[in-house]
Amino acid sequence: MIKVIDVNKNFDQFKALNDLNINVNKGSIYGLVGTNGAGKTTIIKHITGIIRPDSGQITIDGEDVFDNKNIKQKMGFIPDDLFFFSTYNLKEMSKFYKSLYPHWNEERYNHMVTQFGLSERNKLAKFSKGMQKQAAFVLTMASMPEYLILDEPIDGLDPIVRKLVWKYIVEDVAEREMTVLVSSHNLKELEGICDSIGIISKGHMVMERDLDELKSDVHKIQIAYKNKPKNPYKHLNILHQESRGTVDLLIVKDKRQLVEQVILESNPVLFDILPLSLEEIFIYELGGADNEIQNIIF
Ligand SMILES: Nc1ncnc2c1ncn2[C@@H]1O[C@H](COP(=O)(O)OP(=O)(O)OP(=O)(O)O)[C@@H](O)[C@H]1O
Repeated sequence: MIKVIDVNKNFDQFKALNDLNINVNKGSIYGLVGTNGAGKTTIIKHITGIIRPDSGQITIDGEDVFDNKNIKQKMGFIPDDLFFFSTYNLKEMSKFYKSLYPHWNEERYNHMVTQFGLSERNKLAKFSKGMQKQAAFVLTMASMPEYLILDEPIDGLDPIVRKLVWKYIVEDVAEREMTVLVSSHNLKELEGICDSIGIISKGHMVMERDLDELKSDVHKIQIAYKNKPKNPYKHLNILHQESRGTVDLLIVKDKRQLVEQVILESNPVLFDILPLSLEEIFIYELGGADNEIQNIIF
């Protein structure tokens, strides 16, 4: 489990992280979402043990992460700005990774190099940005990390490669309980992949949620009556309500069973539960969210 507890970080007078808390469960995929400058890279550099917080604590499996060799051996990290030795090709880089990671899997490495169609002979510095990302992914996944930390991993990757990358990640989470933290500007990109989402703004956690729980608790419904009763929705927790002609559209935060029971008892002539996107859930849950949050979500 990754735990970030009340972490603060200042760069001179600028507060980059502000009492930040993050909880990533073992064997889960956690999406960290925020606009440019929200603090995603800064907290990732803390979690990967590269920088030390001014105050607060960051632990993985209960151990403090800063400069911790034991944790580094269990961790795969793909930063936004990749680094390879300038004269190395993929083969030489793989030997370097092999020397660092005790669970290096040569068979997987060879399979992935072929599958991604990467040259082992050309210098990595001459690869395109997307190919460098692919190379970093192959090297990281062949290291068989217990913890995988990805900073904007799919920027610059084409849709087919993206799909392949997510497939490897999801399989490793299911098969060997790998734990993943992935940052992105784009909530949509993470929908359908993450188990939990944390939204950060100005270095602070605005909202951290388990997605299954969130999706089972928030519903979009449309209702119409022939004779509308007085206050038919008074027993529901309504996040948003609007009327389109005679049809009421509601966003309700309650268990589905309760919603169905309350609405059916009021004898509507129309009652539908509609699909709700992750963006809609977040925006309605956040209620009076400011512009920065709206930018993250839409
Ligand atoms: N070493 C540094 N010195 C001074 N300021 C820094 C440093 N590192 C980060 N910052 C500032 O901290 C804030 C958070 O930066 P960070 O890179 O963590 O944001 P981010 O959420 O990753 O943004 P992006 O999505 O654009 O990559 C920014 O205002 C940035 O300018």
